[in-house]
Amino acid sequence: MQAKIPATVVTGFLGAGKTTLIRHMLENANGKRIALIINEFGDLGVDGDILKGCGDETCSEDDIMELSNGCICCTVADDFVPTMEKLLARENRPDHIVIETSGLALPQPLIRAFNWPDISTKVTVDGVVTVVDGKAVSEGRFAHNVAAVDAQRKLDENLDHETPLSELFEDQIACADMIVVNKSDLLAEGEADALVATLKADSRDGVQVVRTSMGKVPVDVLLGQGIGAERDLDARHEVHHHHHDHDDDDHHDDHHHEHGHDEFESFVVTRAEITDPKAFAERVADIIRSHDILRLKGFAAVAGKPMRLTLQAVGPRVDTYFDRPFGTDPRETRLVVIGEAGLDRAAIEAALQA
Ligand SMILES: Nc1nc2c(ncn2[C@@H]2O[C@H](COP(=O)(O)OP(=O)(O)OP(=O)(O)O)[C@@H](O)[C@H]2O)c(=O)[nH]1
Repeated sequence: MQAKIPATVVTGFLGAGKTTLIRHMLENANGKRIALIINEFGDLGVDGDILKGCGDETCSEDDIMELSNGCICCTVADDFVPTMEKLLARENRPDHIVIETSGLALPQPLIRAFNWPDISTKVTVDGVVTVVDGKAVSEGRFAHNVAAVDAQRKLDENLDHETPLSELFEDQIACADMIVVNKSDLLAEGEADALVATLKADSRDGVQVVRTSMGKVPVDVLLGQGIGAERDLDARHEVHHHHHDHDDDDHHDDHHHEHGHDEFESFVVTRAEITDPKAFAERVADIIRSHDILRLKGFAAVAGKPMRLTLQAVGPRVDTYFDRPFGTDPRETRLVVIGEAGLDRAAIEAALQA
């Protein structure tokens, strides 16, 4: 059986910057074949046209499909499932599927749709990315143009027109595996920090909150979260508050970013053999938490083992497995660390090498 194709759901209100983020992703896909499904919601096909104009070979027009009806929970069988089936029947299967949806309907029904019999064996929800308009949210408006969002909502009779945007926003946050605070260029540094802290406190444990402008989140950060959200729906029903301990809070105050947090960096840390894979993975998880590392991947040499131990971490979830013998490669531990600009490289190196 072929491996399941990962699908990332991108949600967020009109104008938050979803299209900008997706376009940046397509233009920097590093050869990954990404198929797009766009839930237009009476949006006159604008997003589709913008993305089709991308012209890059990684985003050919054929890879873009549109869902014509707004409310996915009402149209799973006659719109969503056939669209997915068409995509999956292709000879040239995509490496990844990205679904852009307006933040007006609950994201949960869309994710539930991935449990549909013929879909669940072929596709899995890699993660839910919620794009927020940092400026609008920090001003309590939630969308740049509230009237436009309301007008969009009125176009779809399946949507309830009464729920305040603040509640729809809470649902988007409760469902997110990653929250992208976009338009950070319009926020003062203190405002951005405060918003990120609030969103972290309001989201589930382990949810990554990144800030950017013009959706410039690297593909390696955005895709490949490996969550399997369709099997984890119960966790997404309501907001569970959790409290950061003081160390965490101090840590946030310690951030000094010159670039308004809209840049990312990565570096490689090497070290000698490790002795205990389990203890090492736990330490890596601690380091990830205390330094807000977004991704960490690579392999380790384990004393007495001929095979390489592969490590892959998305946030504090660390996966390890032995993949292949070192062969003629040097027996060293080599880890790529990815995070927002301003990582404390020296401290991370020292901690990983300890
Ligand atoms: N200042 C600023 N403007 C941004 C940023 N990201 C996007 N924009 C602008 O915000 C507007 C909306 O961006 P889109 O990417 O179309 O937003 P969307 O969420 O896809 O909205 P719809 O596709 O219309 O639902 C566009 O004019 C973008 O150029 C940002 O980081 N900073």
